[in-house]
Amino acid sequence: MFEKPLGMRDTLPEMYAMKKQVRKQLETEMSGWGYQMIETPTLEYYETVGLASAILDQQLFKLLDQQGNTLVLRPDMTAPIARLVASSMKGEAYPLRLSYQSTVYRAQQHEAGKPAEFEQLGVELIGDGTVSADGEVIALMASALKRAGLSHFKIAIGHVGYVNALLEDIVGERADELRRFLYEKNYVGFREHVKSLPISSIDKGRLLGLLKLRGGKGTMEEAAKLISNEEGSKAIAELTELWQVLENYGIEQYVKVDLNLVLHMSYYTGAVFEGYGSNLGVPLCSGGRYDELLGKFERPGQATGFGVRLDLLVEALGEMNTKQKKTCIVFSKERRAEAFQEAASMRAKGESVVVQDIAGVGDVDGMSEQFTEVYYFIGAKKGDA
Ligand SMILES: N[C@@H](Cc1c[nH]c[nH+]1)C(=O)O
Repeated sequence: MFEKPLGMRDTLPEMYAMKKQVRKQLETEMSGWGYQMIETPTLEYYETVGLASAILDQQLFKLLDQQGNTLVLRPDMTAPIARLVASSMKGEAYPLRLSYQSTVYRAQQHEAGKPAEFEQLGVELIGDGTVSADGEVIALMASALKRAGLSHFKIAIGHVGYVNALLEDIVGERADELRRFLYEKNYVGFREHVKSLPISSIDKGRLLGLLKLRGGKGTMEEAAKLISNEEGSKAIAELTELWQVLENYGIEQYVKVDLNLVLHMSYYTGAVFEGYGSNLGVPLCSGGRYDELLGKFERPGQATGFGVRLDLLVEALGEMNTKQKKTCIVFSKERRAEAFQEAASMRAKGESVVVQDIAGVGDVDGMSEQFTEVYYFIGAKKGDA
């Protein structure tokens, strides 16, 4: 009857409590690694941040301001942070380590149960082009997931430079179509498309070989067999070093290489990654290197970062024990002052206490069921309850 716009969700008390608990763990981990929280506005100009976000135009919520400018609801935090670093934080030296906890908006075309508004927590490491920086954000992401209580997860690591080098070497400008199949994880479609291409059977074999480039450290050697140009070799060297960095962090057991990985944001330029919980088919966090984005805001800088979807992480964690003791003091006006005093002293000890005038309740039994403990301050004198 009272429907919400497509993709909009309410958060009920239990979910709110779970989100709060998980958010706190993620924030604590990110600040433990020296990342500083920032906030940016919900609305940005379409012409600058909107376009830089590099997401499909139809996924943007657009509106007009009083001056006739087109605004967007931010579809992610990476482009707003690039704008911020290039303007208000212009004077601060690179590398910068920033973190955020914000709602982002992505319009949905159909009712597919996907939210159009969701909370992301993440970090951006800006002004550092080293593989150590890629390793740092991946290791931080793994630590944050662990701290939130997720014990079984995998992080798939790919490289945009490798995929581009291979596809463009073989099909040139038509690489986009193949990239789209990879982005959609439609490997059957990819295979069919490759078969239909007017290219040599050796090249078809190389393209199909890409689909097999998944696994551990050895994947990089297999990858080197398919492409030998400069861009491809550079990507493989970076991934090899990245694997070593992750070994140094001692987290290689959480990581696998997946050279089919193509993410939804088109600003990525290097190593990219996605994290999965064991019981969820969709990635609950992702990120990667974007070395060109800051240049669009006239403060060039190499950068990498990630975002965790709070709703999906909470889902992956499943049932959580967020049940708090819930106390209610029911009073009648004769003992009102006493009830208030008792509530104040319990609250001072950290308890959460509801005080309820008995005259305001129709169904006393129904109300009491909502609480773990109910005290009655009713009747003329103390001790009557
Ligand atoms: N902003 C990206 C995640 C990311 C942060 N930094 C780099 N990538 C997203 O919403 O998917």
